[in-house]
Amino acid sequence: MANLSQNQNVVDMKRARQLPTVDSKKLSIFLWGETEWEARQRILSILSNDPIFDKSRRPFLTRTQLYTRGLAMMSRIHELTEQHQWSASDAALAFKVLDEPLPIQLHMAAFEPVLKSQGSPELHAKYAALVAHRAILGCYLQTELAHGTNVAALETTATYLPATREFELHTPTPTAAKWWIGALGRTATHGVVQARLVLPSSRDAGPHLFFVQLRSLEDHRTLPGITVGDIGPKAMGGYAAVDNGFARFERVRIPKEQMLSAFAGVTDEGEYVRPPHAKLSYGGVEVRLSLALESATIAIRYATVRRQGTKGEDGLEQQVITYPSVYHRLLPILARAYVFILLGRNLSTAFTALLARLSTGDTSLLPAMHATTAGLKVLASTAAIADLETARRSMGGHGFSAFAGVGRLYADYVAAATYEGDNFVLDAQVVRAALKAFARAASSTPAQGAELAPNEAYLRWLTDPNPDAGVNAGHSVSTARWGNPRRVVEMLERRAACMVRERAAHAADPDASMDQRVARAVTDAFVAAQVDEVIDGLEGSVGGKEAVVLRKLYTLHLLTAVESGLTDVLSFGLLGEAGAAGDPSRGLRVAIKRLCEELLPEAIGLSDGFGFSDWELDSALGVYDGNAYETLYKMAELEPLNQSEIPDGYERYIKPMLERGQRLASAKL
Ligand SMILES: Cc1cc2nc3c(=O)[nH]c(=O)nc-3n(C[C@H](O)[C@H](O)[C@H](O)COP(=O)(O)OP(=O)(O)OC[C@H]3O[C@@H](n4cnc5c(N)ncnc54)[C@H](O)[C@@H]3O)c2cc1C
Repeated sequence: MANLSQNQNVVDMKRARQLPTVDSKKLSIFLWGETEWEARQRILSILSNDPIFDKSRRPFLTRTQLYTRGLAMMSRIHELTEQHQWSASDAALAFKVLDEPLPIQLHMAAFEPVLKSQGSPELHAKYAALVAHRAILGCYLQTELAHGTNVAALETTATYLPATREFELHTPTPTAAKWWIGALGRTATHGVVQARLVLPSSRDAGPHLFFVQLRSLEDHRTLPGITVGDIGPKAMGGYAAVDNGFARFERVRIPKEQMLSAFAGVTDEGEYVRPPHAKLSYGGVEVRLSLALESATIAIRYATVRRQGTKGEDGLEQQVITYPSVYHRLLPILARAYVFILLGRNLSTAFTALLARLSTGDTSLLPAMHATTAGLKVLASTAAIADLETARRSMGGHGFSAFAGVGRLYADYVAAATYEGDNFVLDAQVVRAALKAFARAASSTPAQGAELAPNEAYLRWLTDPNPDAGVNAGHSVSTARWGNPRRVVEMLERRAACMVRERAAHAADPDASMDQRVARAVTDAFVAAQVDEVIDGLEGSVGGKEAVVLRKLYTLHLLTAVESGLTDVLSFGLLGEAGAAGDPSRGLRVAIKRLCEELLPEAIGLSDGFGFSDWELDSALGVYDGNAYETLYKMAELEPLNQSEIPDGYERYIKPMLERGQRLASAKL
């Protein structure tokens, strides 16, 4: 193969690295924080130099091989944790840096947090250390064959037997089989099972959580009365290394202590003990939070993976990044990725504050956290899924190669729209919370002002005593507003306020897509307010040229958020009417175009700011030095079909077909 190291790709990339005014290292520290950034580098160098984490053979492995490779990696990270005395957050960071769906993630993201937040002190005392050290491996068994979203309709039962102080877990019908459970198929030794609590009085107290051993710790065989299996391959080959499984229980007895009873329980005699706050039984906050962080990480990867070229005016082929139709697609993705990282960090801080309050019995922050995380999960996963596919298509044909690295990310990530709450179902929860806040805001006088949580702050536009600043005052503002992020944030907040008011007015008969649009508007407004704060703080947080460029990048995010909500912005007259001046939204689109033009020379610096190594990206097209074609050749050489010149099927299929054809054509070459 010709030496391509001095090819135009490499030259272009070197040149592109001279254009940005931003210092990518400074951006990395701004995005991740100095402590996490340094920990990332330390862990990255260990993982990327360990053959267990080699990625070169990954595209050619069967599902079973991918599963076994996944087990090897999770076991190795556990060994490394002990060897390097990693903290729990270092170990979690190692899995984040590795960024492959693995069975252990269900232990970390679902099993462990649910046990921690809902297990009794006695259960903790017995199992916390075993769980923390992975002496037992867990999964979370909620979904059944016939029910996922409608948890209240789950069929698995846990009947309390006072005589022996036990629960009897049972799968009463074929459709009650647990299904989709990550790590259940072949890995987990234990699980937390959602089952209907049936009391001796025959009262059905609805779904509750129970801690159950599934497999022997001696030989890993399934325990008596339990039938377990893997549910098979997933769409597009995604999640291959995770053994999503099914399970049936045939009158399996567990001790009374294994009910997760921090907030609900039964007395020895079988009386139900009520939770002090129904929402405390909700165990999904932490799971959903990690998902928002994951979405941000994914969004970053595809934004970084894009290099191609065709002919331009200078005699050389034009770099496709210079086509407006390409950078108008990619720069907003870059902006969203920057926003999602900061949102993830803000959410972590808010979640820590929530846990501190919960530990004192104060549940006041819980409803706002629930609504916020639901909205952000929908926004981040919907945007990331769409952006992954946009990034893949922007790379043309090579984007369809597995070696581009984006198809695999898409296949693994697309299910995020469904798990941890189907996005459409979560939309309805966001709307419900918004309507409650609206009712409170509407019933307070302007003088009193309603007490609004940060995620409801947009509703202040409904009661603003200044009529020029009311919800419908948008048209009085000139199009110069698009250069001022604060005015754009106001626009997004007004849109949310108008839409919630409209939704309340049609409470009994909302239109076809209203809940999706309202939920999006509400979450956009919440995100916009956070972005506004970040922009305000840029001088202090990063300063210099980086602050100037990031202000533009975050403003681009705000403008594209308005653009994607234009139907409603225009419907509510927030941009005024179309008149002699023509399309009232033209100013917005021109502003997006100008910002993209200004940001284009910074694109490589901004994507370098994510700080991903070639090992992490594992993309022929996204290599740091731009040497895409040579890397693509090298990866193609590993293809198993290329290992023998004559394919296995030649004698049996190709040769007879050619000979038959020659006979029929009465000709021989
Ligand atoms: C990769 C993956 C991993 C998973 N891991 C686990 C796991 O470890 N443990 C576990 O317990 N489960 C797991 N699940 C299951 C997952 O939680 C459910 O698939 C999810 O909750 C959606 O439920 P469902 O599949 O029953 O969809 P359904 O509820 O049947 O949804 C079907 C359609 O109906 C719509 N719909 C349903 N109800 C409503 C409603 N009330 N309002 C409006 N629209 C509605 C939905 O929007 C969707 O379009 C996993 C799923 C996947 C894909």
